[in-house]
Amino acid sequence: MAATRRLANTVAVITISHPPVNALSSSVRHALVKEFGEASRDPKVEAIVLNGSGRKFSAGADIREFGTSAIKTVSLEDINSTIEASQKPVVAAIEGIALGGGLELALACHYRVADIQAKVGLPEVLIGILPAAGGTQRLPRLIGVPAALDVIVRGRHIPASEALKLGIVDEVVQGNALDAAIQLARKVIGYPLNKKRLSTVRISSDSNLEDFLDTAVEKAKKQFRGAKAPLACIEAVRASVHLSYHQGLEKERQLFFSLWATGQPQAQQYAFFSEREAGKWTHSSGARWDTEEAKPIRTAAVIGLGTMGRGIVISLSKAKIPVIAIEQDAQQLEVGKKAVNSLLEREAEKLKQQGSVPSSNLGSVHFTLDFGELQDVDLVIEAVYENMELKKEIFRKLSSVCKPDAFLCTNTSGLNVDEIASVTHRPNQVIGTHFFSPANIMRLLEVVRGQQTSLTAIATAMNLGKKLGKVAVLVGNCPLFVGNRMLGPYLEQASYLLEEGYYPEEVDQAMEEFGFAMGPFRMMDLAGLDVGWRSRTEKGLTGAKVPQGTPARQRLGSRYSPLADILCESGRFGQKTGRGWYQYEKPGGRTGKPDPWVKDFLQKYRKTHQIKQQPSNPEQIVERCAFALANEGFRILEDGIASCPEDIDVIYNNGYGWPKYRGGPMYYASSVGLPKVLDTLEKYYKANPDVPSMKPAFLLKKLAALGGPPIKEWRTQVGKPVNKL
Ligand SMILES: CCCCCCCCCCCCCC(=O)CC(=O)SCCNC(=O)CCNC(=O)[C@H](O)C(C)(C)COP(=O)(O)OP(=O)(O)OC[C@H]1O[C@@H](n2cnc3c(N)ncnc32)[C@H](O)[C@@H]1OP(=O)(O)O
Ligand SMILES: NC(=O)C1=CN([C@@H]2O[C@H](COP(=O)(O)OP(=O)(O)OC[C@H]3O[C@@H](n4cnc5c(N)ncnc54)[C@H](O)[C@@H]3O)[C@@H](O)[C@H]2O)C=CC1
Repeated sequence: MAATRRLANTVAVITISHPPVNALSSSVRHALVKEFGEASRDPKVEAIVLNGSGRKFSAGADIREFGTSAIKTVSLEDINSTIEASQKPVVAAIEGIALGGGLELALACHYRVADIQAKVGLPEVLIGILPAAGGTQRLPRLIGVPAALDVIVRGRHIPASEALKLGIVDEVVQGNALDAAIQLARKVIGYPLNKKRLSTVRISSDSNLEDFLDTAVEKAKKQFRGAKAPLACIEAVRASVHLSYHQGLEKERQLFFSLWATGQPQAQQYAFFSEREAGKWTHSSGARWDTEEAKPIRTAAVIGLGTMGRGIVISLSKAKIPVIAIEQDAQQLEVGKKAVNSLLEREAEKLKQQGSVPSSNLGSVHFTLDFGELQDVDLVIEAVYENMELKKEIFRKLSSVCKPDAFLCTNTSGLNVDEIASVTHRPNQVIGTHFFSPANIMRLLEVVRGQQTSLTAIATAMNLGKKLGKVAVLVGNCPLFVGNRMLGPYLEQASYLLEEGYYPEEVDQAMEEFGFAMGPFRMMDLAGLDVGWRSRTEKGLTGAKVPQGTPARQRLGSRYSPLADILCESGRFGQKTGRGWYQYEKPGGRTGKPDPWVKDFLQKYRKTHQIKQQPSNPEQIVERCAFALANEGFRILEDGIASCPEDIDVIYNNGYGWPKYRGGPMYYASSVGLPKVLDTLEKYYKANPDVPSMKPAFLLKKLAALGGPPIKEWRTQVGKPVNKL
């Protein structure tokens, strides 16, 4: 049954029942029409309460129905109009969530009661669409245009206490929202309903409101770089100011269809479901997320309180896990402690503003230099410098001091997890947990399975990721894992583009217009150029270990760009030194300007090496960089390092600033068409046989030969995730 009805004296309670989130599928909508119609006609019923089963009101439209004929049967807005027009008062009892179409349904009711834990919102923008069941017309009529615009354009989930302040709900209760809604329904029987019908409210417009909307458009263009849904949301809200409710609805509908035609909703909805799929990991042994049990993590420790360790401590503390934080000496401990405490104060302040008590919502943090204190922790995350010998020293110590069943995790960004595990007495308990910077903010967690990592360790790390509010993706162990490995060919192309005549700001602009949060050169400046330089020096690609007579632009027979090395040799490490690919206002400055030094340096370099210049063409920049990423993605699939293309896309969407409205690099390749990607790479590689990273991957060729099947069918060609390296 998609909806049920019972009678509580003279109040009919209609309950949406479609687990797990009460999505408003076609069958739910049909059932709502039936139950609501019967309740309206029943003379014993004087008021109606609408709620959801399983203590969840509704997560909105059934996203899986978009693009199918099911969405066209019984429109949600028709149901909303019928509810609003009811002569009997209708009260929404909101428990858990009322999101998207769920909130739109609640807005059509005459009253809304929420429990204190509930969250409401119109998150459609996050899946590439706009609230299209009257939400963009009713919400501004209820809470005003500025507040409604913020809710709709940001798509955030609003806690009940804030929803009450905004006026989205009429009442928030500590206890049972359904009982409170039934009580309210009884109380308001016979009250006039006209003012409660939001579609009848008029919004008065003035020039300030117009300016406000114009400014919102400009801001959204900058903030959401190329995403169409936020702009459509603003246009729909603008319609609520100028048009009648019914004309506004029509505008909302038109905007929905024009968004659909851009392809962005499909990409964002793919990204939404891919994130959910990532949690459903599988192992080559046949074990899966639902066959293996995770161990509970009651206490944890973090070793190293630098950039990453600090954020990891905060993440654990926010998940209410008590943490022991360790540093190498008293001075570093003091610096780390100060940084952690200041971040914790910020978190406590946020919690206070939401009406929560910080001490019961944040795990305690204990700072120490003594590894001996780790004997009882359930899990340790190491975040010391990226140095194999140091990491081995730490893991030897951990192996001897921690209890035998404690999990030992490394936050290495690309070192061999098996080598680290090899120095312990429990390689099965060792696993990579690769957080992204800043670790308390970034949603991505790469969980790296070593050869000997146990299934329990995998289940536990994946579960911990979820508990920390991250999207955890299980990957195999290879140099740099998935995300960073793909960066190699991408940054290589970016560098070659500079050699061939472009400037950092031109490459960055092209990639940012494509939708990246940050172009490659801005990203390198932010991360620090010295990190890659140190690694290239260790590998003998630059510095004293390079054999005499090696051509400047060649290593091991392949093309090599020494540009970044030369910058580092000049002390240009990026933001931290105030100079890198850009110049900054001061060391540590954030605002980069094109640097005449870089321009001059590049011109001299091109002349010295007599490099043929390319005609300017931003499309070529995007193609070369994006296809280089995707090609490496195909290799990663071939190697069994990622289980499926969706996982790679989740990594890029959540860790590397890839525009979600393009789905991810693999989805992008699929939407461009694999034959075209293959053709472009083939031409490039033929002209540049000294750039092996652009040699088309075998899997790409295989899929292109099949005509480029839809991405969900690639898995059958990829096979089991067995690490073949
Ligand atoms: C050609 C075009 C068609 C023509 C159309 C004609 C006219 C257009 C009219 C359109 C009317 C549109 C009405 C509307 O306003 C649109 C919407 O309401 S869109 C939906 C908005 N809602 C959301 O975006 C919420 C998305 N969900 C979430 O944020 C989270 O899932 C949630 C907070 C609800 C729960 O989180 P959590 O507890 O962490 O669980 P999971 O995320 O793992 O989810 C559990 C399970 O549920 C699935 N699911 C969640 N939400 C939906 C949903 N809205 N529809 C379908 N399925 C949903 C999720 O995928 C998980 O299932 P798996 O099987 O594990 O994937
Ligand atoms: N910075 C970044 O963006 C990312 C870094 N990583 C990885 O995370 C790890 C840490 O990197 P960062 O935090 O950037 O380094 P960092 O240099 O900022 O911090 C490292 C910390 O480890 C401490 N430390 C060193 N030896 C120690 C010891 N014996 N005992 C206890 N503490 C010790 C140092 O005092 C320092 O505070 C590295 O493996 C790095 O590759 C992973 C993802 C992103």
